[in-house]
Amino acid sequence: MALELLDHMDTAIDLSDPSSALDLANIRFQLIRLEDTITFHLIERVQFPLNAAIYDPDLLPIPNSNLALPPNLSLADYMLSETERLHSLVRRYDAPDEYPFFPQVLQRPMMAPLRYPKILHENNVNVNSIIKDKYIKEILPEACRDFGRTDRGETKENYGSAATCDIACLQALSRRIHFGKYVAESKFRKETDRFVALIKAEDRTGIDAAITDAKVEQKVLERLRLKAKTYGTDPSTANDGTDTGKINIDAVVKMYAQVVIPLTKVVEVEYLMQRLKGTEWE
Ligand SMILES: O=C(O)C(=O)C[C@]1(C(=O)O)C=C[C@@H](O)C=C1
Repeated sequence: MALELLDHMDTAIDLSDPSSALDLANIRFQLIRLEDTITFHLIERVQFPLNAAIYDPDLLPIPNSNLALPPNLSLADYMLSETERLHSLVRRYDAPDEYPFFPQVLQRPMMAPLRYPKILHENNVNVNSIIKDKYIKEILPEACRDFGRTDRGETKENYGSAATCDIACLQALSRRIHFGKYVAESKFRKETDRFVALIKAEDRTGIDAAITDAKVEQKVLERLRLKAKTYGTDPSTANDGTDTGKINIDAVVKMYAQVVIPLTKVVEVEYLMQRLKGTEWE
């Protein structure tokens, strides 16, 4: 099991077992399960206003004493980096499916290391800075828009509560998107000759086409719409016409169509670009 202390004990995929971790059906099951996690976390986040100040150290500077980071941090970055520092102590970032947003603050775990078998090829793909940027600039404004959740100059800001929800959203998005590495490894093993030729030719467009399955993507988006509608509706008022929903359904679908799926594909392509290093095919 990838991470004992946190919340994904119910996953079907076993990252310590190569045949489970590289079975595309298992990987897709995991991706589907993460849709629930991401949708629920975003529902929690949009209870609060956008609170743009928590992402801007000029508007709300947080004094920071960690020398690995700039002296003034946004509240969101401060909380995320401190959370990662704490979680690193209990081995979160030893797990092969966990990627930090602030690798420079990680500490040596205080527990003995767990031995994960090496399933993925050596690589340094980490798109968390892009995920965070798109989350703040695209996903959140869209999810909070038209939802009575834009900033209203209230005194009751809920800055800390909103930033706590952001951490949960960002970590789930990161985990989902970096699962692309397992998808890519699985596809590489299935069609090795085809991928070796594309990688050698540095044909990123060709690799992107080879890993794309338009029908699966369509299904993902349809399922997301259904989940956002279902999870965002209070079952006790679902049929009396008063329920306005807890989340902007289009924003959830758009998040997947414009950010989650495209970035998963970037991870797949960039992972494959490094796949031949140190192998017989290099
Ligand atoms: O399921 C796959 O085969 C994936 O590569 C994952 C994914 C996705 O992000 O959902 C990405 C690319 C494919 O076109 C289909 C779906």
